[in-house]
Parts: sequence; structure tokens; C-alpha cells
Amino acid sequence: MARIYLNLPCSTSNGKNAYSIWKWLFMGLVLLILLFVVVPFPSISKSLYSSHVNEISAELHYGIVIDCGSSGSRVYVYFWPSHSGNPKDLLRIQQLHDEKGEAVVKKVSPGISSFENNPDAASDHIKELLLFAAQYIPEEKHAETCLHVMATAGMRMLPESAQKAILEDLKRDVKKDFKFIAPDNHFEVITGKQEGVYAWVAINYVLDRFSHSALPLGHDTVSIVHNEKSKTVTHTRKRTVGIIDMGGGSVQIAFEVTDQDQIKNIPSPLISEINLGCQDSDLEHSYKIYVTTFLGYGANSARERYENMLIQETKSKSQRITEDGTIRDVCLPPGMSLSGKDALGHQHQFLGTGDFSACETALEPLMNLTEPCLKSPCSINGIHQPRIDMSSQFYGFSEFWYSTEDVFKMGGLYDYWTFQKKAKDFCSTPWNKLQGWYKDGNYPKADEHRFRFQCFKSAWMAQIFHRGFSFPTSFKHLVSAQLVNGKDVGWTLGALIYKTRFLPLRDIEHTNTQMATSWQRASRALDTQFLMAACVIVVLAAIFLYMKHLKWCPRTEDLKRVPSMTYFMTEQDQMEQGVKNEIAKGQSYTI
Ligand SMILES: Nc1nc2c(ncn2[C@@H]2O[C@H](COP(=O)(O)OP(=O)(O)OP(=O)(O)O)[C@@H](O)[C@H]2O)c(=O)[nH]1
Repeated sequence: MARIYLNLPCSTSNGKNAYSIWKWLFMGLVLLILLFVVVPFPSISKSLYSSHVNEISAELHYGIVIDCGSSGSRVYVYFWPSHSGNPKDLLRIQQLHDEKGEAVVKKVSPGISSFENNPDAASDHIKELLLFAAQYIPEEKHAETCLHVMATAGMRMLPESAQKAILEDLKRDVKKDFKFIAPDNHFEVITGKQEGVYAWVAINYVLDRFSHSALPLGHDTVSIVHNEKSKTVTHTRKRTVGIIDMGGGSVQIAFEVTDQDQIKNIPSPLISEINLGCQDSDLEHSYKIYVTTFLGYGANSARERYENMLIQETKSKSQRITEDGTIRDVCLPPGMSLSGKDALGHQHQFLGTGDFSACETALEPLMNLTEPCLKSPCSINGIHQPRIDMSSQFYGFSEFWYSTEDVFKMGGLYDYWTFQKKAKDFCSTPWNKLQGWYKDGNYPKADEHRFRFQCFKSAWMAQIFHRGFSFPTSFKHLVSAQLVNGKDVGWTLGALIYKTRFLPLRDIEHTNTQMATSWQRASRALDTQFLMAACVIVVLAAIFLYMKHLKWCPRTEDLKRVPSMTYFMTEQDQMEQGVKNEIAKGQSYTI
């Protein structure tokens, strides 16, 4: 029987090669396993990840809020990516900026409440704002963009019938002209309490006080105890900041109260329990806020009340009147003349005498601090206000910002004594001198209205803060602000966060469904991969066994033990070897 000589490297002379072939076979096997079993995992997870990322960038959502204030209406545009899928996360809502990096905001004046006698024209006023906002939102997103129109103090001061007429006109015309989601309940006159809570939500959101990363108990954290039926739950979370928001018509104060005794003492209309979680059972996002609002205590309304008070006073105290019947006003710079009307429409002339400290004193009666306090301590109008922790931080918005920044250029951390010095200097400077500085462009941020009333407004702001809300003049934790971390922190942002708080639920459900289908697809792919890998392993094992069976390759130990392969040659092998040798010598044989 002839045997074919295979040129396999397993003869006496190349025993090492016998191992390299096994090495190659082994590596091949490993590679195959890697190819069919391991590689599919990252590829699957990568495909899941990339689909999620694509989804996030594609799924930007938009929201529009119009703040119809007493002095004007402003439109804000916000956007946010789809929710992270973690029920503990809030939506990441941000204000939209244009290509130059400017916030997309537009204001029109006067306030919508000025349409009291002409409500049918109210929507034209709003249309201008919506046309502006619409150009920044992709056309295909208009039909899924929520629009909220919220009116504040100016509208609150109108009779209900007038409010209704204005809102009806908005509802009718806005729906006709725009595709935005705007059901009837998106047009509302919000309460001062809502305005306060929304402002509180906005600043704490921007300062990241709502995140629940693991926190050590310390200065910036607080432990909250919830009594839930039979069990007590304690959460440690970041301390929140308080707010004071003074508009033209009203002023709001809101801060979180964590002390159980204080909470029990607060009359229920003054406490707001707010849950920003997407489920009602979410205690970690639940906050108890003391919030109160004072209508008529915004800076413009306060000015009107002050003028009326002066007019009334002059009727009894003639010393405030000059010879020509002009009323002396300590809250206007010396020499400034101003005309105003009383409630009956009678014209009056005011003449500034400029004295900041006297102005502060003159404003006190407007705060009704002598009202009986039924539950002490009290602030304005005999309204209860819990004692404020002097280490807590407060942010002042709108008038707090404009009054400290526009003219005095000292927005930011507030210090009464520095502010008082600036205000005293300003109030006592003759009006013609101030006007000259104004014309020279020294106050680019202040419009004429602001400049004229800066003396009055700065005194009103300080009095409301220190006398009305009882913050000591040594209080060092008030920051006046408009932008925080480069973000606008108006109450409109808080309103949108609050109104969209249930949206994550929808996104979470959507993500869960998507994840489920992705994993089904992945597991199907995995089944196929496993099957193929198993086949390869079986085939390789079969080759291995077959080769072992044929004993083509001796084991290493044997090779080392045996000096020459010759000893293993059978008789036939030796004969064949002889034939080979003969062939090599040139003789011919038939096998
Ligand atoms: N410098 C400056 N002053 C402003 C601006 N917007 C409003 N003001 C003035 O600040 C005061 C308060 O205005 P807002 O904060 O808009 O208050 P509002 O919404 O009209 O008032 P409420 O209805 O009480 O909330 C008003 O006297 C305005 O004249 C602004 O962008 N710049």
C-alpha cells in the first residue's frame, strides 16, 4: 500500500512546528469565538447607544411663554432635549438663543391690561410677539410646541369681566393665526403666589438645587423629614435659595421652610407644597414653600399710591405745598418737576427736593406695618412671615435688578450701606446735572422712566426689603440678578418647568418601550451568533479529535524523550523511505 507523504511539519526535524500549528489553530478558535460571541455585545450596545444619541439630538422640544406684565408683555422661547429616562431627573429646559448668542426675547409695551376698554385689539399686541418667536422654531415643530400666555399684576387689578374679555380675544385669534398647542387653559391670569413659586423654581433650577446627587450633610444641605402614613422618611438634599420678585404692580417673596414647627405655624394660604417630580409619590422633589404676594406693592404701583398719599397729605398739611400749589417730593432729585393725576383725574405738580433718608421714612406708611399681626412674626399688611434664617441665600429679581444695576451699576451681591450711599448721592444731585450726565450716555441701561424714578424706586426697594420683609441692614446674602450662569431666571422658566413636569413620564414610557424592542432585537441577534459560534466550536473540536486519532503529531514529551524518529518507523515505512532515497538518486519505481 502506498502512502502519500504529506509535507506536514511534524517530522523528527520540525517538532516545534507541530506546536505552532496547534497554536495557530487555538488562536483561530479564539478569534472565531471573539468574532461570533464577544464582538456582537459591543456592537449591540453601540447600536443602542447611537440610536439613543440620535434620538436626543433629533428630539428637541420647544415651548413659548408670554409674560403679560403690568408694564409690558414679553415672549420667551425655550427648548429641551428628550428626557434622560431617569425618573429622578427633571427636563433640561433652556432658553433659546439666536445665532449671535442673544436670548430670543421680545417685549412690547404697554401692558395688556391697558386694553381694558378695547379688548379686541389685545391679540394684535400678542401677535407681534408670536410672529417673532415662530421664526426661531422649526416649522415642523410648531404643531407640537406648547404656548402659555400668562398675565400678572396689571390684569389682576382689572375687574374679572375685563380680564375675561381680553383673554377671550387672545384665545380666539391666537388659535386662528398659529399652529402652536394653545388650549383655553393655556391663557390665564396667574395668581401672585403662582408667580412667586415659579420664580423660586426658576432660580433653584438654574442653580442646580434640585439635583439629588449623594451629598454629605453640611452647610449647603438640609435634611427633610416626611411623615408618610406610618413611616418617617428622611431625605438629605441641597438647600434651596429664596426669592423676592418686585415687578411694576406686585411683589412676591418665596422661600422653602423645612422646620416642622415653623411649617405648622404658617396659615395654609401662605404655604405652597410643590412637587416637581413626575409622579405624585416622588417625595424627593417635594418642597414646602412659604410664598406671599402684595398687589399694589410693585414699584410703579407704589409710586401711584405714594403720589396719592402726598396729595391727601397736602390737603391736611400745607407745609408740603409751595406757593404755586406744587407738592414737594423728597423722593425726586432736587429741581425735578413732575406732573401726575389723582384718582379723580385732577392734575398735580410735584417738585423734587431729593433726600433719600427722608424718602425712606416717607414710604413707611405705604407698607401698613401697623396692621394687627394675628400670627407673629408678620411682614407687610399684618401677613405672617416665618422667621428667616440669616444664613440663607436670597435672590432679588426685576426691580431689585434694575434698581441696583441700571443707574447705580451695582447689581449682584447687595450691601445696604454701599447701596444707601449711592442712592443718597443720586437723590441729592440736582436734576439738571443728572440730566446732563444722562444725555452724555453715562447710563446706557436706563430708559428715561427708570432714570426719573430711580431715587423713588431705590428707596422703595430698600424699604420693602428691610422694613417690609424685615431683613436686617447687615444681611449679606441677597443677590440681585437677571441672568444667573448666563441664563435668564425669570418666573416664566419656572412656569414652564412646572407645567412640563409630567412630560418625563411620557418620555420614560417611550424610552422603556424603545429599550424593550431594542433588547428583543439584540437578543434575537445574539441567538444567531451563539448558534454560529457553537457550530464553529463543534467543527474545530471534530478536526482536533480526528487529528489526534490519526496521531500525525506526537506529543512534546515524547519528542524530547526519543532521540530519533527512525525508531518509530515501521517496516513498511523503512521500505518506503528506501524507495524515496532511490528516487532521489534517479531510479524509477512504480508504486
Ligand atoms: N431697564 C429695564 N427696565 C425694565 C425692563 N423691563 C421692565 N423694566 C422696568 O422694571 C419694572 C418692572 O417691570 P417687570 O419686571 O417687567 O414687571 P411687570 O411684569 O411689568 O410687573 P408685574 O405685572 O407686577 O409682574 C417696570 O417699571 C419696567 O419699566 C428692562 O428690560 N430693562
